Amino acid sequence: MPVVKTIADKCKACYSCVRNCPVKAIKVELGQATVVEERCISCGNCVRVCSQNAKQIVSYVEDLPRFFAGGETVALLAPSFPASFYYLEAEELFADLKSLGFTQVIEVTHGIELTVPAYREFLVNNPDLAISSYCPAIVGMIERHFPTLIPFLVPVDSAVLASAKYARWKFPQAKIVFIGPCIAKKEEMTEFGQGVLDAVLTFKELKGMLDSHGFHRELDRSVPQRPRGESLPPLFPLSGGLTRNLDPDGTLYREEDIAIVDGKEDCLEFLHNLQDGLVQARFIDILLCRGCIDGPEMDSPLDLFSRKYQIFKYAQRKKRDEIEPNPPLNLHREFADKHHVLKEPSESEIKEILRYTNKFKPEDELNCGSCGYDSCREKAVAVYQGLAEIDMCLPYLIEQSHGEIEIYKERLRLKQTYHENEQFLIGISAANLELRRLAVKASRNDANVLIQGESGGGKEVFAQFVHRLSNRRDHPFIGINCAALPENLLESELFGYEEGAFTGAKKGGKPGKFELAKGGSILLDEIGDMPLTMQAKLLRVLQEREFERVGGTHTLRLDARIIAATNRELRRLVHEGKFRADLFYRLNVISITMPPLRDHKEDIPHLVNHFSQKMGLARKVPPKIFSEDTIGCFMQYDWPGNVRELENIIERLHYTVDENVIQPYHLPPFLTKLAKSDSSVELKPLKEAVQELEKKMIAQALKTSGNNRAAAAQTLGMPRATFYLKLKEYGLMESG
Ligand SMILES: Nc1ncnc2c1ncn2[C@@H]1O[C@H](COP(=O)(O)OP(=O)(O)OP(=O)(O)O)[C@@H](O)[C@H]1O
Repeated sequence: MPVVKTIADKCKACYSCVRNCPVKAIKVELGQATVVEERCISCGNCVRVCSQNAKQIVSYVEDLPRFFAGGETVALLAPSFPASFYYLEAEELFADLKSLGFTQVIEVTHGIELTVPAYREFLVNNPDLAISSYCPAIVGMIERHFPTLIPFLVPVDSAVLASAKYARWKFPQAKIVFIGPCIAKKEEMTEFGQGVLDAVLTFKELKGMLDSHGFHRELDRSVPQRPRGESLPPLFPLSGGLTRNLDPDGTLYREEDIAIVDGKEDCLEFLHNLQDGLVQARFIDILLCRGCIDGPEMDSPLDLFSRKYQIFKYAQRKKRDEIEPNPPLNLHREFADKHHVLKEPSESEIKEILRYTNKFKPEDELNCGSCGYDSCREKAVAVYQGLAEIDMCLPYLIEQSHGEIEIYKERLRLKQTYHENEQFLIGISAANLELRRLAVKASRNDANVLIQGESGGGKEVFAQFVHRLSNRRDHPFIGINCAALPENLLESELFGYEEGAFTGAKKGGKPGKFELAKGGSILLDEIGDMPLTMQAKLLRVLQEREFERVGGTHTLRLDARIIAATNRELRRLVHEGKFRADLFYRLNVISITMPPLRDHKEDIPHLVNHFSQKMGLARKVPPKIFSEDTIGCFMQYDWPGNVRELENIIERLHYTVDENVIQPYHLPPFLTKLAKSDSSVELKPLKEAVQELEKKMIAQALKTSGNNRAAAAQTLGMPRATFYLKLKEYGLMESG
């Protein structure tokens, strides 16, 4: 059973547990961070940092009334208790424990006295390297993450286990309960304490019990004034305390042979170095917290120094524990290799995962740590290993929602609400950013907009974007394709008609698009294909902002923003007499030119990701990942059908490819041909090929240097004299 559990739905995916877990034993799935038991060392850091209390530790509190009712119950009190119960005298705490129901209180200092001789004996016989094994989180860390160091762990029980064995020997029928600041002791109990320990309570849990019995509720727990000038004897629950107990006179080791290590970052770095043979020390006194007085469940408002002081103060007046001579205890223990190997991704797999969150170049890797991992690469590895979700990336999510943010900002300005299913301009190119800027500008007024650009380039997307940004957004956006309908039909579609207006006219008539778009926007698509007579009628409507239904006499007001779009060059059509100049000027108040995709290819990877995710959502399958080489093929192609063509390809690949990663060999030949033609070269005599290349490079150097021969020669790293000779040889004198 895991010591730490996640309470579903309390987790708000802030990733602070991921960030603070020293061994990356947190898995994020569907936005919930849970503990991975095989990797967890029960250090309790995730419990400590979770502001939502979504991490819960296993508790034995409910077992205690049963223990108390059943007979003898021994409390084993961790030596750090004076730093947590600083507001009580030790005897007061012991008395309260007895009032609660404990029949005996044994301090774990007993276990220290018991284990120190066994430790010393081991150290004398193993002088090369020994790692202290008192801290259960460190034992867990070495067993699970540094298995090569297992042979160096001192195979002697911890002070808690030793005192539990002692208590069991003295009170064979009793229930034995350890009380301390440590969560990992709960794990130690199940792994090493079977049969000797019955429960582990934390100081925090004990305080809860005491409070619920009304013992300490009224006590002042504010920080006490610290008296000064005491002499400070060494003690165990402090960092380095073990060493001072084991070797007070320096008879076992020289000072430089001992490494005292504490705190999760230092421990991790140290163990890595030790594993890599970079450390010279012979005895390692190591604790995952900064001393046990820093344990996750200390529940003490005192700073570390003040906690230390409380320990020293108690140590000065505490008498040595009276231990029965030679208790028959076996304090030996064995450690096991619990290393759970996770598969490592290859370099190209890491790159593919990075690309998914728009990290195409090293500069794109911000290493901001918002996902809980120190670097984007570490996070990519975690994604590969199933520990992290691919979109746990704040900069990526911000980028994704760029369009939405602009809308929100605009909405905030206009105090308007948000519409679902809005479509945005995807892309980060300068061209795309400019389009967004223009859309925001256009949305702030009602002027007519003319959007020109090649087919499939996003004219309608832009028109919708403007509409949704504008304060007409709560009214309809109506589009009509002016090229798709014959003239008379187009007229009745736009203006509507009255009953009996023409043969086949519907009973009761029909409203036209101008009416339907009331309060909203109307997109006149393919306006360049509108017949001239229809253009005249439209012009009247735009000028007078009024119209009548076909066959009607009643005048209606035009209350719609007009957006026109075309893939034809309207100015040329005006010259050719195919489009009315006056209508052109009426429409062309705000003029937008959508760039063809070949002119903003840097948006391709973003569009690919967007369409792949859109497809994944629509099909309820994971989105496909497009390999770097595949994106490379997309970048080489000129996309005559623009974004629509790209979207169609992505859609087709989603349906036709079973693999998760789309590779170039999945692509249709017209996309791979170009890539191939770049890498395969025409075979010809080498000398000739070299000369060709030389000539090309010289011509280019001249061009980029503005025909400055000296600069061009320098760029190519060629002596000037040789450069002149080459100019002559290749007939480039006149251009130089
Ligand atoms: N910047 C973009 N972001 C997201 N999707 C886009 C973008 N540009 C185009 N698309 C998508 O490409 C397809 C074609 O876009 P759209 O219909 O707006 O092009 P168009 O220029 O109006 O084409 P046509 O001239 O043929 O009417 C649509 O499916 C649209 O969703």
